[in-house]
Amino acid sequence: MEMREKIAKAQRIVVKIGSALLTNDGQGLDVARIGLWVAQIAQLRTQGKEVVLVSSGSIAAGMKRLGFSSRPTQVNELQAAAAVGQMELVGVYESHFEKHDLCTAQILLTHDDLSNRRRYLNARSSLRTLLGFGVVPIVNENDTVVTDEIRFGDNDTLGALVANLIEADVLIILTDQQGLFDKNPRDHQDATLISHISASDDRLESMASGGAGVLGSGGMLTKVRAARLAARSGADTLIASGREENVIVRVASGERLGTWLQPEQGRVAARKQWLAGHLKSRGALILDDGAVKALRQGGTSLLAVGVKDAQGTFSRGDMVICVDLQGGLVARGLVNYSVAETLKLLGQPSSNIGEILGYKGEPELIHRDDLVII
Ligand SMILES: Nc1ncnc2c1ncn2[C@@H]1O[C@H](COP(=O)(O)OP(=O)(O)O)[C@@H](O)[C@H]1O
Ligand SMILES: N[C@@H](CCC(=O)OP(=O)(O)O)C(=O)O
Repeated sequence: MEMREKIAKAQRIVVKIGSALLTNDGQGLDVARIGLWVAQIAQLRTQGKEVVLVSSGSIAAGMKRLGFSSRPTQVNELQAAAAVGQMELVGVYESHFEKHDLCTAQILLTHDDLSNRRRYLNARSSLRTLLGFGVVPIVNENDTVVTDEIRFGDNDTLGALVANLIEADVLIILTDQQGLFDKNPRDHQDATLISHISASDDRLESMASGGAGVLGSGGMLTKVRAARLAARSGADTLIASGREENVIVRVASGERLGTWLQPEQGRVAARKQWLAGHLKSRGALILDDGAVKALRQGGTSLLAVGVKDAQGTFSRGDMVICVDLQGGLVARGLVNYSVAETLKLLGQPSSNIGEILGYKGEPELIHRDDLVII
């Protein structure tokens, strides 16, 4: 059997479970099945892998509680259903995870949270901290505060953005089909499963354009687009059937199940391209020789203790350049503190940050994940 070595090595995994799977044909949440996925995620945790779960299902669960026989169309009713259903959804997860001695956390995100740089960094910092504590974060869209214009709408996109946010190795999208077929298997009996394809393959859109199921909102189109988005931070995407026995563990162990959508480039190259192409530099940090050496030798974050001066008008989350004492370019990165804060921190050890600023933020000025050495 062909194994997918790269997938088997993944340490950080985002698992997205869609509405079509989570419900018993629209009749509330499939609690027993959720228990099976939770047991599989618990197994991944025992293998030392970090898992973030992106789960839909709040609207479907709330619909049942509020007595809707079909999905409401009015935004306020959808929001009410989501608010009611989200309680039940996280309750079901919490009680299942508890049986495996695992702690969960609820994270509700909106578009704004991920497009505003400051909030993006805050969301990322929270998720990283939770993962560090061994918690399984459960993410959904904050449906009660979003309107149509600013909705992700489908959780495939949200899953991909979360994969970007935490720099996951793999995004596993579970759905009600075996994977991506060359055409919609609901309408075409001769549709064939695609086992492996590049996430940037031009044929993906036309293969996936067959629409969604009754409960789902995105269909395959949002899944292949999500794979493309995930590929921007170098993550591999797998689309597989949530009804397949032990699917999460098997897919994560590299077994050839479902569809594997592979990024063109690895994580470091993807991050470099993203930092190089998409952001304008807002300022500069002038590093002492020790800091330059530490960065060049690789693997370290930039600490304030090695920074001599800061110039420009940058805020938290902005891109800055790092230069040596002669003005030579050393690195680019996303800075954790504003220019005013950075100026107060120059030459200081990280342990003094709390006292100087009045709050304890990140210990580094630029985290190594946000740094590209030139
Ligand atoms: N090429 C394709 N391969 C597989 N499924 C497809 C394809 N094109 C459209 N679909 C449809 O996408 C549906 C899954 O998407 P969706 O209903 O949004 O589920 P989810 O809630 O899991 O996101 C499938 O049930 C299938 O009908
Ligand atoms: N946030 C919504 C999920 C939206 C949705 O159905 O997404 P998807 O499962 O990708 O089709 C909910 O919890 O009901």
